[in-house]
Amino acid sequence: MHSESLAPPPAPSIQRSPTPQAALPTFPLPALPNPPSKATLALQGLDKALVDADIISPSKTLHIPPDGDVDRGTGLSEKMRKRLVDLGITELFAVQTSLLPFLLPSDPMHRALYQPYNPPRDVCVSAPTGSGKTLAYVVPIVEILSSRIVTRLRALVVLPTRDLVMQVRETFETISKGRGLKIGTATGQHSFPHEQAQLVADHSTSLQGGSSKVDILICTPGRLIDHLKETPNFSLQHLRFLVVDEADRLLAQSFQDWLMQVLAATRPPKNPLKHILKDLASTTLTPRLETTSSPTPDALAPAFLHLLPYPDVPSFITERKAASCQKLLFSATLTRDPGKIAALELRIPKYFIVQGSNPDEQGDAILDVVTEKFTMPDTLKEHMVICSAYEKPLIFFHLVHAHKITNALVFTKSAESTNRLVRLLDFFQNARSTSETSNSKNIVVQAYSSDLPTTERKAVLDKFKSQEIQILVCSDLISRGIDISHVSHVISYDSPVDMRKYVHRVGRTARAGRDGDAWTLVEEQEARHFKLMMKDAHHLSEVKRLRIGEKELAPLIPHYETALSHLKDLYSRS
Ligand SMILES: Nc1ncnc2c1ncn2[C@@H]1O[C@H](COP(=O)(O)OP(=O)(O)OP(=O)(O)O)[C@@H](O)[C@H]1O
Repeated sequence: MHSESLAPPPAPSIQRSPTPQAALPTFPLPALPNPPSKATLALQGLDKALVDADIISPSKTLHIPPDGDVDRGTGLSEKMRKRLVDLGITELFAVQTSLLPFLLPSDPMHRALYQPYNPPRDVCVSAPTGSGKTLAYVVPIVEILSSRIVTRLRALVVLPTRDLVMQVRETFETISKGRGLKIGTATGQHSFPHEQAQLVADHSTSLQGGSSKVDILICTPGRLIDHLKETPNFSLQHLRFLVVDEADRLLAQSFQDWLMQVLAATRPPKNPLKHILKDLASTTLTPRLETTSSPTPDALAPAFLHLLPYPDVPSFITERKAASCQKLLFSATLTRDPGKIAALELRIPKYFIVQGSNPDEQGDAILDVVTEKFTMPDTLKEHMVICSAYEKPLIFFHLVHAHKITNALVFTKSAESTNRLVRLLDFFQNARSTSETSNSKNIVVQAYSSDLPTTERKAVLDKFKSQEIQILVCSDLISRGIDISHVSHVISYDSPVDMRKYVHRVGRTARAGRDGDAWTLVEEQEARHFKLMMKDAHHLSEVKRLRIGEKELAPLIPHYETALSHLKDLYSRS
């Protein structure tokens, strides 16, 4: 045997790596990072004032201890507590529980009329309709101003309409009874000289500190500016409070200009010499330096003292003095966009927001704040009825009669639409009552529109308040602020064009904890817009759809057809 053949076969050559094989290190699988919480996202880039907002649960209340009992945090004087209890107000509503202690701190220094070295913080309040925002400013103003010795214009309340001015005046008069405060209004309802005589005591002498017959002035912006420009000695330098109620309405573009002028009048002028020379040159006023050799010592507000024609008196206090005016903004739909209220030049603003979210979920609450999710009264029930344009009046008559509605506000899109609906309802009721089969009573319906003269408008509103008129049909003229406690239903005959209008309209019912129903009639072609508007406001699920069958409407059709033909005749004649 060949020796070579006995040799073992060569081992197959194995390609070995130079180093022994080691286990590969394992890395964690890629994973998405945890998303930031809703709260963290909501807080990003948010204005600090909103982050620090006081979010108040709508159900929070605080008992007002009667006269003689220990006060547990309302900050109210015994006199005020007695007055409120006499008026049947025994507990503070949510917005009042937070705002009153803030505006009425126990430290008397912070209640002072003038705080030139440490002026008070400004305040923005957003709370649902009918939640008691008016008393939340009326009560502290009355409390603080009651300490005054001389009458000066110390509180200015600006509102968008005359009707609201009258309403707020009544509230001030009721609350301040017996406290010696003088209250005035300026709305243009009376002649300008008459108003001037009501507001300013001394017209002939030029007074640097102004002269006022009132402590509190409630007004509309237009007339306020007229007085600022043309009423001698009308001064805002002593203002302790500037209230802008329905603030988002008053900050709308068309109103902006009034604000600049009012703010300028509350601030001391930067260049006193220019100011004095301007006054001396003024032809409307007698030059003050000739007639008053030295102004009355308390005539000027502390922040304006540098206007005195005295040489600088050396003083240890070199700190700058500021006006003591505290701005208070209120609305059920207050904008949460600080850019929009920047024009007000707020001083370290404090926000108070009455918000319906779960108080444990702070993130959600802040989100609701940022996304302007407005809170509705708990006691409000909301419905929409989607219908054709032909059916709309018919459905309206059905709702009114089937539900025997006797205290309703009905909103239309214009004065013209208001008048037409009232006529049609009148014709419909006449047609129905002349028919032998019907025995239901007619309802008293009245139009309330800008076409009516002011005195007549007031009379109509008074009759509605006393329930002589049962259904008041109006445009958005009275959709804001008006407080009529017995309104059980709000019907939007023409659906509102934006969410803010919707909130204010439906808020005329379900006020101060009472029940209320809101029905919105939506024409088929508007349904998409209306639903989208509700969805964007996270409110669609709250507005239930109400369906009314043909069977229910059928008996009304003959009277409706008669009413339509009468209306056609009327319009063709005119
Ligand atoms: N603490 C209270 N106790 C009982 N009633 C109150 C209290 N506070 C306010 N009210 C009443 O509640 C009603 C609604 O108040 P108010 O008109 O101030 O609402 P609002 O918040 O200003 O609403 P809107 O945003 O519609 O103007 C008023 O009739 C008022 O007298």
